[in-house]
Amino acid sequence: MEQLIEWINRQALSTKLKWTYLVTSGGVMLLSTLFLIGIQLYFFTAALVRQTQSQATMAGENLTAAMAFADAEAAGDILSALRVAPDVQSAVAYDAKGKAFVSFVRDPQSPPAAHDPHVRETEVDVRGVSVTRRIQVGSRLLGTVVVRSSVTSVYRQLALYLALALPMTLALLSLSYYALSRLQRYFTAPIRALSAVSEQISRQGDYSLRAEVSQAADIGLLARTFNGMLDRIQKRELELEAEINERKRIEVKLDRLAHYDPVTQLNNRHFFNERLESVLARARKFDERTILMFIDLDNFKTVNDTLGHDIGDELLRLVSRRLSETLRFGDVLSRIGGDEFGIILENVSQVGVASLIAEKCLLKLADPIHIHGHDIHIGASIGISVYPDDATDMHALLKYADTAMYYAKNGGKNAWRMFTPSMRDDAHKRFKLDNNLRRALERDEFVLHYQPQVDLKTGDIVGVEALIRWIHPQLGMVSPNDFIPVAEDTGLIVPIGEWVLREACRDLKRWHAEGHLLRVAVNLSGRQLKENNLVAAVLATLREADVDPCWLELELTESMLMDASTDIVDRLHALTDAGIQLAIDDFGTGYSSMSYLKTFPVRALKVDRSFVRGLPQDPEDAAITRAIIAMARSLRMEIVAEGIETQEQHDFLRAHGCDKSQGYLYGRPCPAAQIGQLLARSGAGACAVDSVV
Ligand SMILES: Nc1nc2c(ncn2[C@@H]2O[C@H](COP(=O)(O)O[C@H]3[C@@H](O)[C@H](n4cnc5c(=O)[nH]c(N)nc54)O[C@@H]3COP(=O)(O)O)[C@@H](O)[C@H]2O)c(=O)[nH]1
Repeated sequence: MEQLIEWINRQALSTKLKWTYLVTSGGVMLLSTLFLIGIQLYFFTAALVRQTQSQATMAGENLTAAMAFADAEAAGDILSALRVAPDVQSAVAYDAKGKAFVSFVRDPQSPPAAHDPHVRETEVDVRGVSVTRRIQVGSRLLGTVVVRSSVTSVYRQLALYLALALPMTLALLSLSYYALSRLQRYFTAPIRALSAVSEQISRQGDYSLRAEVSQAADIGLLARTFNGMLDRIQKRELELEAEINERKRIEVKLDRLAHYDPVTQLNNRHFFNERLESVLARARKFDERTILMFIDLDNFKTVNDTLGHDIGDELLRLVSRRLSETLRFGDVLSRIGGDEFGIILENVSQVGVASLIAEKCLLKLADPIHIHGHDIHIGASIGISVYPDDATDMHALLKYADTAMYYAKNGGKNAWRMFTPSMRDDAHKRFKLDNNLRRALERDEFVLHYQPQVDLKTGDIVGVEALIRWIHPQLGMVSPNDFIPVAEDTGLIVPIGEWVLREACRDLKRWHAEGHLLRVAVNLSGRQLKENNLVAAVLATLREADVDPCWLELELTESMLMDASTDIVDRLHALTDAGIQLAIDDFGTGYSSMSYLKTFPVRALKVDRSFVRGLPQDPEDAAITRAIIAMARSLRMEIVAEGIETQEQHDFLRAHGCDKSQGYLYGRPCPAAQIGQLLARSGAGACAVDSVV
């Protein structure tokens, strides 16, 4: 049953309708046929009963005489006359005692049933009709006659009727089925058209299609509603499409913003890192070598500060163009920071390729870049790390390339460096130092040493250079060469520098108070020079210590001046205007161009000890030293020589007109107390060289 219901549910509506019609009309026809058969059966049987009754009545009346005279022959003839009635099967005459007197039997094979005096006069069963009649004269009963007719003729007539009615019914059913199919196809055509449109829409996704609106009220309404629904879907579809397009446009824009640098049109750091990750995954799979390069432009900030951001941006664009010209198709170049670029060289056979590309990049950037009438010289510091030689982890490779770049920059800029494990150790050391440095100031671990500066004409100590020392509780004395660069990188040099100046001014004040009028030289770092409040802070410290600015000399390096912005130039002028002297430290090691000497209010040059070391024998050192002294003279600058360790060096410098000297020959850097003793021994404002050495 369930299967039947399932099968019905699966059928199309038209099939269901057809079957419903067939079953109902077939059922109705069957019922009406059965009804008619029933009626026929009733009437035929009634006719048979009436006929048998009249035959029995007639036989009973005719038998009266024969029975009265017990004439069996005459009685037999009377009953045999019933043979002409085809339905009569048998007729039996019984005497008054119920004993068969005579009988007529059409078929000897089926004899009549025994006489039952209790049966009713007329008895009907499925096989026939039995009618019993009394034979009497007056009130005297002579016997009974029982006539039995067969219903076969009734059945035959019914069969004939059925034989005619059934084919007729089937023919009618088939005809109506055919007509119904045609009509149903005609009636359901709009529904089929509707479903064809919806099928086409679902197949093609074309919501502009519409169903034809039929004249029929119900189907027409359905088609109109369907079309109305399509109107709304199409409208929504168009809105959705517009929405999706807008979203896609925004996504593309966001993706561009997330992966591209708008200034140079190169990929940005985000893209670079993603790309590096996939390149390294490939390199790992195919056992390939990958080279990672970090490029940091030298002096870009100066260009940006002095010439403006528009020129800075244009410079970045031209630099990126030059860098991409050095690369092959497939190499990755990205701008990963303000003035930082990253390069990924994939599937490199030899590490040597890295240096080759680095050289090419430096060479490309060596030519000045012309922007709006300016010739800009921009160099770069390049750090290189190699997968898998240096590291297999992406973050380590990035860090190592950065470390190598830092070494290239610190090593004098415009250079490339490959990462080496010692750099990692250094970096680790720097990290440790950085952590400890932060606490060193609070824990009072710094001390200030002073190195005497001697007047070469008189031999008197006329000044001291303040040199910081860090007494680390575990590491002992840490050289400023180790911690000053870390302090500069982290910015800690600013509070450390303020501490140095405060200490130096305090000691100077004491020496002055003791009658030793000397000048103190304090080293200034590049980071301090960039501080906006540098001038105010220095003057405040001098005021607090009650020291006249003319007793303070601030030592700067050439590189600091080369990078100087107009703000820095103004700051330096403000310092000298206040009376402070400026000296160029390590003079001669930095830059070939001396033009900056005209721009800055510098009063003294300190000849670097690398030139002093070879004096007086080395002719080149001697020539350079003489040239520096001569130049300083002509510029009316004071000249101080550093690193004097021998009497010969002292004599050479004195003979060639150097003003002041500083070096181990006169004294190593020592605590303020020892300088105090040294000054006290001299007895006056200065002490003679002889007493120092
Ligand atoms: N910004 C700051 N920099 C500072 C400060 N204190 C020191 N420094 C800088 O650290 C560098 C190393 O200094 P240091 O180890 O103190 O070395 C100084 C002298 O000891 C050394 N010197 C002096 N005479 C000689 C000599 O005859 N031979 C020789 N081999 N070395 C000698 O030179 C260093 C002083 O150099 P300079 O400053 O260039 O005059 C050094 O660069 C310091 O500048 C600070 O407080 N702030």
